Amino acid sequence: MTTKPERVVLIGVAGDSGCGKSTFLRRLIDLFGEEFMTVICLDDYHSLDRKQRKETGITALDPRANNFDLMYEQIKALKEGHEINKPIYNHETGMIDPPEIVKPNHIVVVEGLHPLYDERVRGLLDFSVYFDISDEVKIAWKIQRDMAERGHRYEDVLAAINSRKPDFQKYIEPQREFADVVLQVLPTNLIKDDTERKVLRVRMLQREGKEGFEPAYLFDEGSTINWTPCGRKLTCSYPGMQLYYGSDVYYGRYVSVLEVDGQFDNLEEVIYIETHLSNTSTKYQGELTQLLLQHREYPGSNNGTGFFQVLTGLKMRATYERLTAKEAKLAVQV
Ligand SMILES: Nc1ncnc2c1ncn2[C@@H]1O[C@H](COP(=O)(O)OP(=O)(O)OP(=O)(O)O)[C@@H](O)[C@H]1O
Ligand SMILES: O=C(CO)[C@H](O)[C@H](O)COP(=O)(O)O
Repeated sequence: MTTKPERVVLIGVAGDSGCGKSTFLRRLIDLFGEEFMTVICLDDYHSLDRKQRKETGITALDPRANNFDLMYEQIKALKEGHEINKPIYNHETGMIDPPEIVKPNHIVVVEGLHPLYDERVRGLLDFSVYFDISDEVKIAWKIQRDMAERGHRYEDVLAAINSRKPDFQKYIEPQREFADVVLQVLPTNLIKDDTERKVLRVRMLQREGKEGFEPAYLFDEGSTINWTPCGRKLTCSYPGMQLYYGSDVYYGRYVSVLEVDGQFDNLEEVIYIETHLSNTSTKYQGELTQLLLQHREYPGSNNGTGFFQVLTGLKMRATYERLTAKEAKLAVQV
């Protein structure tokens, strides 16, 4: 960490394992810089180690396997500018290692299975995102990663996903109600009965009415737009690309919805889409495209997952700048 922060801004990143959280965190580093940002993985608050979970039949997704009191106390302390002695969950051994000291930083990101589960922790967050990956896509990603990179068998990957499902639905998924942004990743509507899951339909649900958060919109705020951008300015091969903007009610609250279905053939041309969006929280026109281009190798850079991850990051940066400016103003007034 560089200098002691006047105001720690706390960001929550929620979702199941293998849903793209690490990729998103790498994109956040582009916006905040490594020095300015500290990531706390909430797996470190598992209170039952792997052996204990196996013996009791309690999964890591179950709140009984996690110490929410300690999570709350330590995240609150960090937000108040104090260092903490954070436990470490060791994924290699499945055991809980001796704790480590974590100092407060300008941005503290709490990521993992439960950042929005406990209402006390939730209340501390300044901005949050939930990664909502549909079963079809989750299975395709997990199978691709675990088979290619970890040598697992197809049946084992599927069995692992299915065994987590009841607790996922009980304890993880309900948190999406509380997120400021929900990124939904769904099968495409552009290919009938698609089973490949290469082309994706991605929706960014942005909470309305949160102080300081101005949802991005396409063309005209408050309207409903279906846009096919393919043509002279955007190259689209089969099956093309479709954008949507409109409003919806999500868990009883208004949200602005942006949707991208399809994939970009030429990443440089994303600027064409960017120029038709407003409230992107960019510092100059083309910044969103530039950020995407910076890591074209990241998974999802050529479709709505990468595009909306960058846009969500920009919203987090805007939150940081707003909160720290307010703090600086207060300091001057005192
Ligand atoms: N947008 C995407 N498009 C295609 N595949 C993706 C995308 N995002 C993630 N994946 C796949 O899922 C894998 C996991 O992604 P990532 O490591 O970002 O997720 P995670 O939520 O941090 O997972 P974990 O908690 O298990 O570490 C990637 O290696 C990749 O195979
Ligand atoms: O859902 C998870 C979050 O990453 C893990 O499954 C959980 O943390 C348990 O880890 P492990 O399987 O290494 O014991």
